[in-house]
Amino acid sequence: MNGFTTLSASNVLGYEDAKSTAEFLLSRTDHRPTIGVICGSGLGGMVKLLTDTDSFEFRDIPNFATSTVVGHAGKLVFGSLQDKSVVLMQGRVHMYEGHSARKVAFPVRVFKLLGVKTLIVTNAAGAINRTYNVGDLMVICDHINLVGLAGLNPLVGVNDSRFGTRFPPMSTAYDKGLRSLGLKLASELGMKEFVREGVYSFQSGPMFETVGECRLLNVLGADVTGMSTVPEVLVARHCGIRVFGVSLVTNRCVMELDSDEVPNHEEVLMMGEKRSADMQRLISEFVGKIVD
Ligand SMILES: O=P(O)(O)O[C@H]1O[C@H](CO)[C@@H](O)[C@H]1O
Ligand SMILES: Nc1nc2[nH]cnc2c(=O)[nH]1
Repeated sequence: MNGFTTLSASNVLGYEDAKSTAEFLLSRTDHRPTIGVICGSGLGGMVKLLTDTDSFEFRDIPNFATSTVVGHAGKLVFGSLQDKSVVLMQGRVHMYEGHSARKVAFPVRVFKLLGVKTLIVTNAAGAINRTYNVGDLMVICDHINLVGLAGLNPLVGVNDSRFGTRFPPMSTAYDKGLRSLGLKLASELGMKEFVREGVYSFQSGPMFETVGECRLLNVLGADVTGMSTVPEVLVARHCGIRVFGVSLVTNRCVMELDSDEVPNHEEVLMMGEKRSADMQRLISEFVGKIVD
């Protein structure tokens, strides 16, 4: 099944599949995580924060897709962080790799059945907002789901009420309390100058945007743009998991024709490396302060 499967064929990877994957994992680790973390491009170094780890390759986990993108190790790691039990995806899969939205977001349904109550999503993104700088971190307060508005989203298909309601609201997708906590911590950690709050726009990729597309996203109110995160957030909210999201601005989107700036994945990974220490500090402190 690819990312552009028709609506009628999209009922695979349901509750029973998520349950059997969760049982597979729970029988192989003693961790019982209440916090899930998904690491974006170049941000998988966060795994170093965990102690007492149990690690699984995506390819060895039933029903998981394998990551094919450089900068996404493709490992699911259970461990302890700030005395809390955490499950972390070191890398993710994307729709542009040929997967349905449902397949991309499937790990979040597994998280739910593992007992996860809070999901932290991170990503690398390009800046649409002209006041943003490369290296900024952006706490996500909202998203624009260009892919999903047209019907390509993981909630399409028969609704399973064991996960959630048929018509979940998304106006509160990014938890207000968690956003406040993240911004407060950023201030306390001396990161105020480069931490923003803004809107993430999602399109399928794998192309970086044209000049016209970037201008359009600007008019629509997007602050940054990327090719991930939103399918995972939709599934998390549908099944009642709270979400905190952070984008790392790895490049400025090109808004002038014939500009010399050309976005590329190498630059994205390099910036991930450069800001990894700050991202790790913020997420680590954040995990320490989460109350279930
Ligand atoms: O969103 P993450 O996985 O962080 O990765 C972002 O970086 C890649 C492009 O360089 C794309 O996959 C885009 O979505
Ligand atoms: N779509 C998109 N994804 C990104 N990921 C990192 N940078 C970018 C970007 O400029 N555009």
